[in-house]
Amino acid sequence: MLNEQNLKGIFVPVVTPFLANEQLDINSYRNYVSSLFVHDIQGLVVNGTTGESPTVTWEEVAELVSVTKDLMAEKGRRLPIVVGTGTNSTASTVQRTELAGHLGADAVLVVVPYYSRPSQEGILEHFRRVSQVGVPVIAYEIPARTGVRLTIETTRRILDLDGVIGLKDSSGQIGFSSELTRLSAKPILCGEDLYFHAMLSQGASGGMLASANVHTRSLINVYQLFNTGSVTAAKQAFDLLVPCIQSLFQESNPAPLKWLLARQGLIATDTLRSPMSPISEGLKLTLEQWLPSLSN
Ligand SMILES: O=C(O)C1=N[C@H](C(=O)O)C[C@H](O)C1
Repeated sequence: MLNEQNLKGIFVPVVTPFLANEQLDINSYRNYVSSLFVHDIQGLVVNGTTGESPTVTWEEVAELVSVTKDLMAEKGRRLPIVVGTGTNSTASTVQRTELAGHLGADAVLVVVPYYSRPSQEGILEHFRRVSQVGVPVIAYEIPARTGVRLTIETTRRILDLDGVIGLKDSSGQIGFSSELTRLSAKPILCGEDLYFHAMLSQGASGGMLASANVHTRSLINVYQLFNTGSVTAAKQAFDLLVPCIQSLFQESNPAPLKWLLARQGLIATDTLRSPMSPISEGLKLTLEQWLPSLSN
């Protein structure tokens, strides 16, 4: 199980590979996830934003978690598995969290309820109920996707809940992380790739980064340099990655990432489930130039 102490380092939110007909591609998933096992990562996130959670059914999530666990057993590599269970309904999030617990999830990633634009009290109540399930909860703030923004006070109260072990902060507001690391002892993970070094400097304990799929070794290196006090070297190492990370988010994640993974042969196709669509020809040309520098 994950807890407040071991929620640190680099977590990889994995993509959900699809065949050209948009069916789940388990062969690709096995091949690609196994390739991550060689790295000193802290865990995998199944059914995160990068895993296209809006279009993956719960039955498919269960299959992906079960395949991940089988692979780990086969390869003798045990990594914590975080499962995305957040929806915009409290009842269904609670139910998915219970099911994730039965599947053996080490924690769940619960996004701030999107679309309905609930009040801060409503959001707090959502997390209060999910936190009572008994599976460690990582709250996930990503206002650009949810349409609602957590206040510092609400976030502090969410972090105060027993059962909530930390926050993944994709707010893109450095001041937000900085204030939270001052107000709460619970870990804050960076979920805004371009601010990884900046957020470490503000007290973040690691990152859950889509770019860690292709810059795995390099981002672990940045984290380790920072952690051992080589802050400037960490910044220099991170700065080298910035142009590629910018390209990865030039069009909606995970479309550029899937294209790169397919181009590397790690997944069979770059297919996304509609309404997500393939990247532009122009971005393909840009991404092509980063291929030699990838460290996965
Ligand atoms: O899948 C995730 O978790 C992440 N989602 C963010 C997004 O797509 O906006 C980015 C972050 O790197 C990880």
